[in-house]
Amino acid sequence: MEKCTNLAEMKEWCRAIPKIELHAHLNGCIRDSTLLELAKLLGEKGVIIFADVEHVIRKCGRSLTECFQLFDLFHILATDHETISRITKEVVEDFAAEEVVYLELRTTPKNNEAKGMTKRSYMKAVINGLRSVDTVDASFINLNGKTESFCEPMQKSCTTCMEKKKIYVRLLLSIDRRETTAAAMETVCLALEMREFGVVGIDLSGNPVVGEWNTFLPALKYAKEQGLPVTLHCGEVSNKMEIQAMLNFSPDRIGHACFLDEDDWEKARLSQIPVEICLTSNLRTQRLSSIHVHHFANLYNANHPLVLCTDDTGLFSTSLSNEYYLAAETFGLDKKDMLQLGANAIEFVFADSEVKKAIREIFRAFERRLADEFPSWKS
Ligand SMILES: CNc1ncnc2c1ncn2[C@@H]1O[C@H](COP(=O)(O)O)[C@@H](O)[C@H]1O
Ligand SMILES: [Zn+2]
Repeated sequence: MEKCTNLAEMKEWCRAIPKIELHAHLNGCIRDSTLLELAKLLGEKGVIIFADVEHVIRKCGRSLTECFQLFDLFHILATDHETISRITKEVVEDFAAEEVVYLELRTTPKNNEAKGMTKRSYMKAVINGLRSVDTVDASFINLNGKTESFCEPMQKSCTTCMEKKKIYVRLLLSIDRRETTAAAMETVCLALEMREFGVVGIDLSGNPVVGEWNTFLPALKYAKEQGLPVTLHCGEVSNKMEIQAMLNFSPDRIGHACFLDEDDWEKARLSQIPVEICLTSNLRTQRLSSIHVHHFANLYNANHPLVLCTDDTGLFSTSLSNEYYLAAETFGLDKKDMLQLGANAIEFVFADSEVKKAIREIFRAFERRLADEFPSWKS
């Protein structure tokens, strides 16, 4: 692979090309400024001590354990429905701002009696957040197999809409590894019920050293039986038995896959299971000796299906453009490679074929523009 000589140009390229985000956790993507504002408010109410929290939010380079401590704090800061709607809106707008044209946003529906919150009302707040997006044109509802947006792209007559960035948003409901079998089943049933609101799949996430695979298996099997795609955080830590059980389950995608042995990779290769790669997240939490030893290179060279993702833009102070740039710079990929890498991900999205077709067209239109402006691009 040839190294790109002009890094600044590559950085700009990674920002400008259309991108697909398939692994982003809502509460991990909250803006720091929003977290600090929420913390200040709770500090004034005496619920938390702001100075302590400020230090935690501003800290860089966290271990995996510290990340999960921080998630507990995020969940204290973002507990009411209004805040959930607000952060959903902001996260969608942030992704759209950096040319993400399709976002599969995942979140864990939560019960919180004190706030009068149920998993269903939590998800309603997320949907309200999507509805309130106004600085970009977000298309998220899936009605009778047809994609609807509030300002359909999409509509050539609407000039305001034509000027706004377009982003397709679909949702994955996450099962937290701390949950019981019944709670996991409740999430799957809710996901099935909410398919018409753009819920397209199930994710298993949470602290990888907590919980047992067998606890979640009944709910995950049920999702599969009902035709709801499943992605699993797999091998984020070393756990041979669980990794094998997860691969035997044949999920539709896996996230991270940092601790797979050769025989596990053989299985993943045979089933061509797409891998969601989160470089910065792995670098920060796995204490890799260097990014150069990341399994991205082996997978990429073997042509294994993969997609670059952020995991938690807020927690890790990253963006999808940044992840693309990191991959390009570290592994010596060129502009065409990066555009192709992004376009490959269309095949791994959980949305229906209509949406895939629309995203394919966005990539084609981008390439057409390039070919017009730079005739040498095609060669
Ligand atoms: C760092 N790597 C990771 N590994 C595993 N799970 C992770 C994660 N990053 C995030 N989450 C999961 O996503 C939740 C936050 O978003 P939501 O409240 O669902 O929107 C975390 O509590 C955790 O369960
Ligand atoms: Zn994750």
